[in-house]
Amino acid sequence: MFVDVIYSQGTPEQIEKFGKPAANCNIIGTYAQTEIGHGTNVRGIETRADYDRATDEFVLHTPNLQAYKWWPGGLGHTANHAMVVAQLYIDGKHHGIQMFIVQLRDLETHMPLPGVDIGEIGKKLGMAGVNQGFLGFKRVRIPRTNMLMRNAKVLPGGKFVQSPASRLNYMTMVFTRCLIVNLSYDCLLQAATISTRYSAVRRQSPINSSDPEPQIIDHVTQQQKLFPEIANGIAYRITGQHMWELYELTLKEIANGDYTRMADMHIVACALKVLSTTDGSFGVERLRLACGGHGYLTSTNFSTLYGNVIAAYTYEGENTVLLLQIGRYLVKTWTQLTQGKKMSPLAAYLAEIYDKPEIAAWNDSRSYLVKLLQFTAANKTRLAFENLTNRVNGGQTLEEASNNTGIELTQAAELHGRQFVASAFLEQITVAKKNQRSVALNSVLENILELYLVQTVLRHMNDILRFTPISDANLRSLQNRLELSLKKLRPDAVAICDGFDYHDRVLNSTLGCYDGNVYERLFEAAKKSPLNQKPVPDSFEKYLKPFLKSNL
Ligand SMILES: Cc1cc2nc3c(=O)[nH]c(=O)nc-3n(C[C@H](O)[C@H](O)[C@H](O)COP(=O)(O)OP(=O)(O)OC[C@H]3O[C@@H](n4cnc5c(N)ncnc54)[C@H](O)[C@@H]3O)c2cc1C
Repeated sequence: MFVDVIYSQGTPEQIEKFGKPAANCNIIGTYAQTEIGHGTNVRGIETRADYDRATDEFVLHTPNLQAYKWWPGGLGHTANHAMVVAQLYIDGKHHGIQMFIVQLRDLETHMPLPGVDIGEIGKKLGMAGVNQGFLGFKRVRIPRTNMLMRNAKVLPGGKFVQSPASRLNYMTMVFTRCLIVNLSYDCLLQAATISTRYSAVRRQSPINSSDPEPQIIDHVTQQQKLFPEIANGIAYRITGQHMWELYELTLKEIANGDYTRMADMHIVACALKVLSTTDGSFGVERLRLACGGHGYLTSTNFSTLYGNVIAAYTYEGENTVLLLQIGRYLVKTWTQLTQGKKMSPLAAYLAEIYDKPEIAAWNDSRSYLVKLLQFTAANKTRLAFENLTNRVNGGQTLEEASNNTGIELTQAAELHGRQFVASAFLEQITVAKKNQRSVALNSVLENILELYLVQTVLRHMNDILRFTPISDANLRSLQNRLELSLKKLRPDAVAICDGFDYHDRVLNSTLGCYDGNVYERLFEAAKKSPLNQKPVPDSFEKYLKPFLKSNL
């Protein structure tokens, strides 16, 4: 974030002075926006940057405890610079939120500079290696030229120049959210590799009582825990690649002065960030549970993976807050439909359903499953639009009505994301990149696509049933398709995970190594425990023996 923000919002001089040394790791920066008191509501942050005309400097100050920066990664011990987000004041007049490059530590001794109060925020659920920090300023002075000034500017003497195109700032956020999608599917696919490999090694409970114990991967319910997560991970990986292509296209168009795709790109990045981190988090947990008791050991590495992916649920836009943004975009889009306006490509399905509000009769194609999701997303959007409009007509402000319609807005938003992933995944597997792959690989991927679509539709069946005339026969056919796709995936499952090509060093898991020697590794890891280094632990003489003899 530190490097990206300088490159995207800094002047050429700032890129030279701070961006290049940061990219080269000669200085280490962190992005310090969140405070103890405010995260989502960035406008509420309280750190101040007051311009001092006499010295042509900004004075950074933390007015109270809740204005302390809290959470920036690497801030506790590692970073020597920060991109500090603060409220700008010139002559007591407020000029919104701006970003300031602040040196925090001496480059030789690493001591905090005068007026900089810095430390680490304490142990977290995961991300043990990232020293998240706190940061307070006591009237710390920085040159005026340390404010990022590609857009808004403060001139010598204190004249404030408004940003001509603040919407450009969006693209840094979009970029970071796209990166998070990569992180999420990576965690999910690593967990899937560990759990699938273990399930091929572990034997438990004969299926016919006279038979030997099968690999647990042969229990259908075990397949139902593993394979949908493999499918989810691959869906996010492939849809994520498509999202990056859209991102490159958007940047090219912006460079030519065309901003039309930017809003859509923003919504796609938000939706994929939310869905991939949500599914990633719950997927890693399901995969951990699929390893039974051994999955509870930290030596399996599930806790690290979970800690990494669940963190991204909250940072870079908390997921509910992002869903609400998408929901409001959908309602605005629906309003435009009622006014006969043209839709952007990513909202074209809403226009189709608005114009023709009946769904075609059931058929067994995969594209019909995508249509079911689109039809449900569109109708959820319609309901949110109607209820929000009724509330406004009943006298509520738009903001109150939005808050009161929040549940429906987030549900519509989630389904909008689901239909995007489903239709992009279908397109990428069956059309766009099909000729670049072997027939054998396409056949494996088509089965993964089938599993992904069937399970997504089944998981949203409660919503789908509300708007579509699905019969019991249709539901039975879906159940058959689910079971068939699991069965087809079974012989390929381990090879698919091997194909993700995670080195044993990366997986770092007693259960997930390529050689499958899980029991040996579990034992080896247990023997390394500090509690196993002496035959009689010190605690025996100190606590246990006195307790045993205490005659309570
Ligand atoms: C691991 C990790 C790393 C981080 N790294 C950084 C970093 O490097 N730099 C940095 O500046 N920050 C960082 N953060 C902070 C992160 O960006 C914030 O935690 C995040 O923006 C959420 O803000 P919050 O914690 O204040 O939660 P809050 O905003 O207080 O949210 C709490 C609850 O209130 C709800 N809520 C809040 N506002 C609304 C609303 N408008 N409508 C409906 N519901 C709402 C949320 O959905 C949530 O359920 C990090 C956080 C974590 C966990």
